[in-house]
Amino acid sequence: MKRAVLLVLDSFGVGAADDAERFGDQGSDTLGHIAEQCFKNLAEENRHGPLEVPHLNQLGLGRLAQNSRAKAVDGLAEIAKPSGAYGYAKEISSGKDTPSGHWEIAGVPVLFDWGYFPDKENSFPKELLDEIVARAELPGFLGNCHASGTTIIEQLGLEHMQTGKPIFYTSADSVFQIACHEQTFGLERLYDLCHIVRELLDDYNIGRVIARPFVGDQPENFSRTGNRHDYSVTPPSATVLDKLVKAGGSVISIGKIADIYAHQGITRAVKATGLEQLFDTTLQELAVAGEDSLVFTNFVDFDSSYGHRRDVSGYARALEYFDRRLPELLSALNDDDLLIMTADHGCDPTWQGTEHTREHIPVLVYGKKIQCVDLGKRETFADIGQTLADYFSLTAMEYGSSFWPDIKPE
Ligand SMILES: O=P(O)(O)O[C@H]1O[C@H](CO)[C@@H](O)[C@H]1O
Ligand SMILES: [Mn+2]
Ligand SMILES: [Mn+2]
Repeated sequence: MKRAVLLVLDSFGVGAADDAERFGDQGSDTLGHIAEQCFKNLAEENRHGPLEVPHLNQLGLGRLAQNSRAKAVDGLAEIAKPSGAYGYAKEISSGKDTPSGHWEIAGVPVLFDWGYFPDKENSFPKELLDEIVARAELPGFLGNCHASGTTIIEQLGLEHMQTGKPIFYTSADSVFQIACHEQTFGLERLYDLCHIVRELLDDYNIGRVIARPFVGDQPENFSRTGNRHDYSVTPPSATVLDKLVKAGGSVISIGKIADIYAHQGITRAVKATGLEQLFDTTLQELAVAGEDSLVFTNFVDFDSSYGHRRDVSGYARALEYFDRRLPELLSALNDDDLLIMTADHGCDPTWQGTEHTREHIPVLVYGKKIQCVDLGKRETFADIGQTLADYFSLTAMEYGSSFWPDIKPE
């Protein structure tokens, strides 16, 4: 029986990519810088000392990161014989955003340029805003700028509650984000508004509209909820998910995955919020997953709660939590199951600004019978999709080269 588990630790980069300079990200290194801060006792909020990720390290995390960044990672013990196959991959998609990263992982890189709203202030075109206000019958809007999502609700949340005007903001990504209060504005109304904006944005080639609901009654206690929703355009061609489903297999999405692929190639979408629930749900779904199924989870918190928030201790705690739970997953795998852990881009919490960073991603593979080889540098994230296509005996993807021949049991 063939089953695979694909876990995306959202934003868990392992060192600047060759083309990082194009993004202003030369020298960025999500894992490396977190480990460095921990090692220097500079990431001490609710945790202490060197980064503790022994299980990931045993599979080959330290090895692959050392290969990616040409330097050992502080505090990670040297492992003579890793228990997994390990490599790192570079991105060929034009952007460093979540859909590009995920689609490329699934074999479909984004080789065209997304539309963006580059202006930091007055970011959205007036005709677009007028159309949204008219179509959604709004009293107006707030924001209309580049912003960090937590900062902007602190600044404009009260005014939003008083006036009923939604908060519109964007970032260096191809996104139109809408923050509204779950009670005073209403969650369903926010989703309806996002649908309207999604339709209007297709002409602008914008990747995602994102609903950012929040709760609380004053800036000090405003907090975003798990009811976030991403409205993505569909991938430009069939991903390995589509192929697997078409061939009679199943793809079980956990967390944000279904939204990221615009619900294409998904058999069932299971909602889960927070690292603990995402992990629990992954285990539950694995326990009942049948033949030819892919259990596919996105752990968004690394990115949204810690990377973008530039919270090094928080990111380290999240990695340590994930690592503590990893043995449960390893022991839940059947003899022939394949586990792949990876990321979709970087988001170095020590980096300037609040945006993603152009980095290599880890490719960490485990299976009870696989060969624990060094997979080296992979020329595209699509090697993962191609490997899954190969593993499930699907027709080959257009991009990527399969590493299944290198790791398959002898
Ligand atoms: O600051 P927040 O709202 O978390 O926004 C971040 O989340 C968006 C989607 O991943 C990114 O474009 C980035 O701007
Ligand atoms: Mn992401
Ligand atoms: Mn992000």
